[in-house]
Amino acid sequence: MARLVIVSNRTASPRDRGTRAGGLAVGLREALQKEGGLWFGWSGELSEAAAEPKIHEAGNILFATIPLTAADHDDFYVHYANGTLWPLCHYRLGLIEFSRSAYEGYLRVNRLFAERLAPLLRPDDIIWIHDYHFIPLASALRALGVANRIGFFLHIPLPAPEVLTALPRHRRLVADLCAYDLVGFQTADDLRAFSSYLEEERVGAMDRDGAFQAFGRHGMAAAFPIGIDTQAFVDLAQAAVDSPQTRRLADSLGGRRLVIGVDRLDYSKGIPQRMESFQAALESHPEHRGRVTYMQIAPISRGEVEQYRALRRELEGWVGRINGRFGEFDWAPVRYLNKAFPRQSLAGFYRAAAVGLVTPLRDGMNLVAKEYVAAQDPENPGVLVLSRFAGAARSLPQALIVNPFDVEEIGDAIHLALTMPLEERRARWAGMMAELRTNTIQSWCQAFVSRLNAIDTNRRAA
Ligand SMILES: O=P(O)(O)OC[C@H]1O[C@H](O[C@H]2O[C@H](CO)[C@@H](O)[C@H](O)[C@H]2O)[C@H](O)[C@@H](O)[C@@H]1O
Ligand SMILES: O=c1ccn([C@@H]2O[C@H](COP(=O)(O)OP(=O)(O)O)[C@@H](O)[C@H]2O)c(=O)[nH]1
Repeated sequence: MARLVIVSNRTASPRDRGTRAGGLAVGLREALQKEGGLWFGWSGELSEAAAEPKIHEAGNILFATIPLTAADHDDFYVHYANGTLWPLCHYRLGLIEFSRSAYEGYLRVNRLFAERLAPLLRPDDIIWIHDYHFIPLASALRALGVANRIGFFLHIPLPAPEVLTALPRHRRLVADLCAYDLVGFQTADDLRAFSSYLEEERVGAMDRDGAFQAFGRHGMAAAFPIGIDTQAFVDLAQAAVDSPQTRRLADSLGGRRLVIGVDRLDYSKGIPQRMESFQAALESHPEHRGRVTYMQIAPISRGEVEQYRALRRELEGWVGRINGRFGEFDWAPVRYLNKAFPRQSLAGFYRAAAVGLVTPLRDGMNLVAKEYVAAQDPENPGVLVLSRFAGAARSLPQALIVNPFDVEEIGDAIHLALTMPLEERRARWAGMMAELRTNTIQSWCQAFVSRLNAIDTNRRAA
């Protein structure tokens, strides 16, 4: 069987000092663990000069990681990937920065990755590249003569053409996307945005089966919504029921009900709006005062980017205001934690929570939503409040779906969730759980790889 080679900026190598909370690394580790293969990425380290890959094995995964120089990391990761592409793809045009030097750094790091990866490749390897950091990587590999099948998966949304075309040099970026044999998106909305771009910009077309021809190339595109290792998460949550940490949490709540949010500290996640909506719930439903605690876990993310630092300051203000206004000597309405927890701990926390609040302003998928559902007690499940703008909302319509910009609506949804009858909670949960059992991380990986395998590579040129 052909070897699977995965490329992503963030890896989940046990030696990756940069490993942090994030759905991509979590998902890929779970996908690769079973089949094995090579995982190529950034080591999480900064070095004086470019270096050869460091190779080590963990389980049946062979990790090859390279460091980046401070200048490359700055241009590629801080400025272009996270200062330009991230806000663009999350519909935040006002936050976009664009500089030619950052863009050139982005292309330079993609060429560096291609040069370091190419010597490790075997002719029959299947290469699967992940996320917005590496859109130009297939073009860079092809320029070095790599003829393998190459697929790409975008973990974040692809915005509608009106937004995408605001990016300077958007055509070059989309042309690079079209250099892949297979392009995967999280949802049908993202796929539609891709097809609309090709048509509206008159650079190509996609048919109903996802076959596209554009920029002189043929390829395939499809939606592959990412899932979780559902059974593993169910087991984790069951094991956590009686863990000392879960018991400590329960004791600390003193019989109060728990509302939980778990997100990287990112402006796409809608955390300030969520804080405001919790305040709205306490304002309009005074019966919850003193009886409900909202715990927001928000590990620091991308602290090098100014917008993220500004968000941190904003949230500290929200927590202070709500606790100052509604707190009692024996109750703080909001618990706010800027640290990452291992998933064993999260599983127990989710299960202890009557409400899971997942209200991003935009999100490719959002695995936390799926983990919250998988962690619930089937006899007495909690309620998921979910943003309509998370990719997860497409597959979990039984959640309480909200507009994340409407703080009153979220406040009412929190109240509804806290007062929902058991029968309704069970019915909604069962519907979501059936979906999570059908579409898992394993089926996602298998669906993408088998689709990539089935592509006729003789038809690449249009
Ligand atoms: O690597 P970081 O800069 O620390 O950021 C963490 C990851 O965030 C993003 O995750 C996305 O992938 C998830 C899994 O498909 C998806 O559920 C979520 O909606 C996305 O935001 C980012 O896309 C990854 O590249 C980062 O590693
Ligand atoms: O303290 C934390 C916070 C988050 N996560 C994990 O990070 C992932 C977040 O993925 P999601 O798709 O929700 O969002 P992303 O951060 O990738 O945008 C989930 O698997 C969480 O369990 C974690 O392990 N510890």
